[in-house]
Amino acid sequence: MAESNAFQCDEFLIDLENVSFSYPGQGQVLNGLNFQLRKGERLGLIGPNGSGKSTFMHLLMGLIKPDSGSVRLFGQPMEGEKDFKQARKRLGFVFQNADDQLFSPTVVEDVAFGLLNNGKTPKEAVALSKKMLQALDLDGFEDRITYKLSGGEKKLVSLATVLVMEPDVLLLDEPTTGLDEQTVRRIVDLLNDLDMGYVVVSHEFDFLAKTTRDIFAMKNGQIRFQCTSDKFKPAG
Ligand SMILES: Nc1ncnc2c1ncn2[C@@H]1O[C@H](COP(=O)(O)OP(=O)(O)OP(=O)(O)O)[C@@H](O)[C@H]1O
Repeated sequence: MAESNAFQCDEFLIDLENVSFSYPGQGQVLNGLNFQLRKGERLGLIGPNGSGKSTFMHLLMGLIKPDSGSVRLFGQPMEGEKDFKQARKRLGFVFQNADDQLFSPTVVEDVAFGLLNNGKTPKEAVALSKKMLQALDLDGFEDRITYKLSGGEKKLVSLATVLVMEPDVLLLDEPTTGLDEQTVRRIVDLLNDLDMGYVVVSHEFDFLAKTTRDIFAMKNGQIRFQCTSDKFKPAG
């Protein structure tokens, strides 16, 4: 991430300048926030409950709009829903709560949904979905009823629905909440093996240290550099 600059740089996949946001009737959550992500960068974001981390993620996805400041994604200014619609095709967002992500009756239908929407044939979509589930050690989960999965299983299926789309940038909001140690290790390995950039929000400093190079903190509505990890060892 670079310091806020006076000119636009196409090298940034994400570029937020002086962004402020408040929910109706509430105090300011984001207050002159600056944030940049370059191609391939892996950044972590930590901060107290209620400090605005999810709000920041929702703003990147265009689910809420800033009161002031600018959002540029993949070099394009986000001026309305039309712009975000295009940008969302390149962003893979894993919600904090898996129930916000999953909506199909079975696991394979959930994972294949985006692929089918993007024009893959049912045969291709199912084959790619099965491959992705295998990569997450979820072989045999294809026909499981999504809403009956455990919290951790739902988290992994959420990740599968996003990764299968091969986004340019991943946005992960608390990906390890409710997961056991073994599953967290699996996610650490998986993220380190990916060749895409990402932003991970987490309360687990050790998880961020293992999956991201630089860690930032959300404080007083702004994102500030905290430290560079010495545990981060991506496979690539
Ligand atoms: N839809 C909403 N309407 C009104 N206020 C909201 C809404 N969503 C979040 N807030 C408030 O905005 C503030 C920031 O919330 P946010 O969820 O972004 O924090 P967070 O850093 O992600 O917290 P946590 O670590 O607990 O997940 C909190 O005070 C929260 O109560």
